[in-house]
Amino acid sequence: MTDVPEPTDVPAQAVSDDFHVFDTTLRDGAQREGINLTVSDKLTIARHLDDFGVGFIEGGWPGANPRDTEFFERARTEIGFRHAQLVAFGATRKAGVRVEDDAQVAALLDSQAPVITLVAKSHVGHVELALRTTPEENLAMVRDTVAYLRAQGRRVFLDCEHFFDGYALDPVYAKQVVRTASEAGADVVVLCDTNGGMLPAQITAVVRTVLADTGARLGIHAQDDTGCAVANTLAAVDAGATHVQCTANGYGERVGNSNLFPVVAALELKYGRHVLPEGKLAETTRISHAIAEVVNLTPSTHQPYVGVSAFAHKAGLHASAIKVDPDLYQHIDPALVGNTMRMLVSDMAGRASIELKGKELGIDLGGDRELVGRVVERVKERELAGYTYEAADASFELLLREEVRGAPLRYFTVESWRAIVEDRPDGTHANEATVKLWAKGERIVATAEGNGPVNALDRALRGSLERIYPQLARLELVDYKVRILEGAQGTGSITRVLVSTSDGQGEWSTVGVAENVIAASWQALDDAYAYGLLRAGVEPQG
Ligand SMILES: CC(=O)SCCNC(=O)CCNC(=O)[C@H](O)C(C)(C)COP(=O)(O)OP(=O)(O)OC[C@H]1O[C@@H](n2cnc3c(N)ncnc32)[C@H](O)[C@@H]1OP(=O)(O)O
Ligand SMILES: CC(=O)C(=O)O
Repeated sequence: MTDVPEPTDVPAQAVSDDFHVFDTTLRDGAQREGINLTVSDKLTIARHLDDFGVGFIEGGWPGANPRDTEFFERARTEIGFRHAQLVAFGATRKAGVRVEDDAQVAALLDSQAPVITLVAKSHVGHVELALRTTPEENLAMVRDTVAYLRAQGRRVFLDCEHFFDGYALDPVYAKQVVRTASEAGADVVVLCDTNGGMLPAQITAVVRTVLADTGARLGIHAQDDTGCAVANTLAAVDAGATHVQCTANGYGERVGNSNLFPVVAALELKYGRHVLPEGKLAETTRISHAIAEVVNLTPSTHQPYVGVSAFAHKAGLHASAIKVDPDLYQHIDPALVGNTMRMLVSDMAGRASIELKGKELGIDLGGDRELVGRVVERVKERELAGYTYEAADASFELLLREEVRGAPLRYFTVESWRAIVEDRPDGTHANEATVKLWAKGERIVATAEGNGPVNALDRALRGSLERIYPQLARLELVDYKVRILEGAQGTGSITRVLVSTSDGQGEWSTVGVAENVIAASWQALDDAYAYGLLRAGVEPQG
């Protein structure tokens, strides 16, 4: 079950009607392969989106499935919307059916959503092939349904499916659909690039012409099949669209939809158009990650504005300029969208990268060029041997602190360790490890079993140290990754192991490299424990 967020303490603010940020994560976003939302997930996401300050939240298609129907029932009573209006999605009436008799249109009204988005055909080919009706009947379906819902007191937006492809084939008919909807009372007619095949210049040209020829208020719904959904959305805004349909993190049918976060950030920061309530832009990263958590997808590290790598700098030359002024290699201040700048340490680092990383870690390098140069050299040598410090922040910090101290930073000295895997006739395995080490002047020998040799080693190491360092009881190994670095050498390859460890308050990563996977794992565990003790404020022995 997912946590339900409390609204943050920004007072409720009416969102201006001049420009609409319309979110369809709960409808089009839910059409992404791999997303399967419960009603409670949908309510949680709706609260996040409302908290963020979008103007409209399309909650789903009432009547299409019991989940969406229940969502509207519960959203009405369980969410006190502070910024957004709830929108129900559905199709125009069926061909040859009176709108009053159309069960699907009735379900839209039953949802009690104040706003309804209707999907309609605007491509003659689709009218004939998919709807199996005439262009005239399709116009009547649009007219009747919009007018009927308006007469029932609902605000109506009309999504023109396949608009741009339809316009290329028959612009007169495509525009007729726009006019019909607008004249029947649709507040916004949304031009949809349903197949996502358009490029920005095409969008700008068509939106500009349709706006001039129809005078209707236009919106844009762009799928991302050319990787241009965000650019296409902004191109439509350039041409006069005042309603953008997007989804959180770009979730959506096939490869996805226009991503809400870069669209909103661009509108606020590049266009100077205030589309969010005061103070909310700085919540962009938090909201993006919170929604990824609810849909159970790892947030994309490279997503513009909100990814953890969006302001991560690896190249030494970049770092040397950033040291003078971060704006030299960043298009915005990351804090504006709630993100942070990070320095990555790797074999592409130079002195400036190390100095900035030291600063980030709160380690005073005192402008010592020789020390910093030594760290750069050590990092480059170790990376050549297979270590990776950009993915193992804690191993790098240990290395840096050791150079600053001029001595190893250790809490125990290992005499030896061994791990045994016993293959049994019944196909099962027994894993046992023994660790012999010295800590605080005491020689300790500990043996443990585990569900694998690394687990046995981890348990033996922990077992040997916990009495002396009770702080280790809080540590938990949360991730373990192995990568073979020299594939051509088969089982003789070099192995890199990355371990992530948590103490319940934070998480850190350490690295080990060896020909033997167990030896690489041991190094990563050794660093993980040393770093855990350092974090706990324990004085090193060595
Ligand atoms: C571009 C988009 O992403 S639009 C959103 C699409 N989302 C979804 O389809 C998800 C939810 N859909 C569903 O659960 C189902 O498809 C339902 C409940 C809507 C309809 O299910 P069914 O009644 O079994 O019909 P089915 O899905 O096979 O076909 C869709 C029907 O709607 C008709 N239709 C399609 N678009 C429209 C439209 N704009 N206006 C009116 N009717 C339409 C089709 O012609 C077809 O009619 P038919 O049943 O007479 O052949
Ligand atoms: C309406 C919609 O989702 C589309 O045309 O892509």
